[in-house]
Amino acid sequence: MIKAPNIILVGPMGAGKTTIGRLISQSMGKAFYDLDKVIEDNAGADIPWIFEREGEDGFRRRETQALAAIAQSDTGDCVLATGGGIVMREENRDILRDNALVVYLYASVAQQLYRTSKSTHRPLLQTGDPKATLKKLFEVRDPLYREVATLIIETDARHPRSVANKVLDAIKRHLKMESTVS
Ligand SMILES: Nc1ncnc2c1ncn2[C@@H]1O[C@H](COP(=O)(O)OP(=O)(O)OP(=O)(O)O)[C@@H](O)[C@H]1O
Ligand SMILES: O=C(O)C1=C[C@@H](O)[C@@H](O)[C@H](O)C1
Ligand SMILES: [Mg+2]
Repeated sequence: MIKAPNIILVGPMGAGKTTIGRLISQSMGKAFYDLDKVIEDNAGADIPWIFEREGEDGFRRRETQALAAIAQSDTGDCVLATGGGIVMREENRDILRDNALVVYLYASVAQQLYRTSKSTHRPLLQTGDPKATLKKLFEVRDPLYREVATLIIETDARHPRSVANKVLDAIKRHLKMESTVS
């Protein structure tokens, strides 16, 4: 097993945070959490229901609570996949930077659109023009993902297993480099 701090995956909808997070948690022998799922379990309701009843603000409050509870209480033995909007609050960006090795899974807008097209579980994409929405979100969020990221991994045109291996290699290299400078 690789020794490492908590690994937190960030990136846009469809980048593969849930898919890749699960794969790397298995390889690292760490527990896996999906923040969207944790929020749903805590609320006893799904994300579309939370957006409908409490608005995006209500969802964001729940998201910050869930992030803080996991990132600040867990002792380096989990992989956490976040939702695409986790970087919108400054408070969240501080928690991410201070408590984890953060991996930004990069995907182009075209890939985001393709990978999210089969699901209706993302309320922000239930619009007439999901491509324009993804583009607008990406313009705002890409610099914020970069701001919190320890590592940036490109996911376009790569099979999930190959992305997971790339993430694992990058984490190993990073931790090795850190141990030689400290
Ligand atoms: N590298 C990849 N190549 C091809 N398909 C992928 C890849 N990564 C993920 N997928 C597929 O894309 C879809 C979305 O992936 P996933 O749910 O893991 O994204 P996410 O980043 O967790 O999105 P969200 O922010 O909405 O939770 C899934 O159907 C998944 O199988
Ligand atoms: O990009 C976003 O803002 C979101 C992404 C999803 O993972 C969910 O967290 C929710 O649908 C909001
Ligand atoms: Mg996800």
